[in-house]
Amino acid sequence: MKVGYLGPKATFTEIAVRRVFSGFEHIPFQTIPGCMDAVVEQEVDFAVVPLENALEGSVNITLDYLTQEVDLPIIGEITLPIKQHLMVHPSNASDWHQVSKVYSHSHAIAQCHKFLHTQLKGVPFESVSSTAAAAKMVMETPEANIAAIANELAAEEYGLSIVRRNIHDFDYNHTRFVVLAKEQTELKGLSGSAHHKTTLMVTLPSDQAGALHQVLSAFAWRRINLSKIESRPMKTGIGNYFFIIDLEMNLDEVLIPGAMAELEALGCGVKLLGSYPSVMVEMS
Ligand SMILES: O=C(O)C(=O)C[C@]1(C(=O)O)C=C[C@@H](O)C=C1
Repeated sequence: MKVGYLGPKATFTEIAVRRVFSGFEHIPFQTIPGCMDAVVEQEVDFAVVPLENALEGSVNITLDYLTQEVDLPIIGEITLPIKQHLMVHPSNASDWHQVSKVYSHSHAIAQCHKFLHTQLKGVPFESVSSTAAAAKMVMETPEANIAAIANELAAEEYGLSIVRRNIHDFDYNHTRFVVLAKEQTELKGLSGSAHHKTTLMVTLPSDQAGALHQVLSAFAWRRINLSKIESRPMKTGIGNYFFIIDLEMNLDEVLIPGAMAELEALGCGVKLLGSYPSVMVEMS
């Protein structure tokens, strides 16, 4: 079985994959949409993509592609602690204060803003497709004194020297990754999990006063706990939004179907994006 992830080797996404998919073939893709398309085209059986970071919020490309471009159920969730380090080519290790540019994934740069602002003030930064892509670039360009923000595995994989550890601005830095498949499948690596979630996509009827309030009441009076509600533009006009709602429970036969039917009766569009086990894993 094959699992696709945002590559190259040694991204945080690959670490999440390693924790859950032992015995699978791990295949790197350059982009998040590329990973999802590979599941649609049955090039891989599963894809693991980042969805939300505790400091930076949602990974919009994942949410948008998942809700608007592909029809793949979420079959699992993996939460990983994120530790960001500053790394340079070993030949530049003693001059790291003079780096001319810092490269990383946009989320990683955002997680380290305070560090960059205070320790490398004025040094430009540039986002690339992943933290590991930045590390690889630094390894391939020894003549330039540039740095990457990436994880420990990337430093090992690409032979870089870590010059500052744990440069993320807040200690509690975790990212949620989702596992996608062509159809609902039970994953062995997650089957022991006691924690389950269900994710819905809800569109509101247009111009109806109190519609969001009514949507929330359908969950509230059933005592269904929500862990996240997020609005994203429908890309059809200013002010047109849909909602992604995470419920802290497994899809049952009564409560969630009842809430979904109530929302439909209110004129909402409702789509089940997945009902899945959720696990928290460690960095190593
Ligand atoms: O670039 C990586 O290493 C990734 O796996 C992507 C990603 C993200 O999209 O947020 C994952 C975890 C970290 O929050 C930083 C980057």
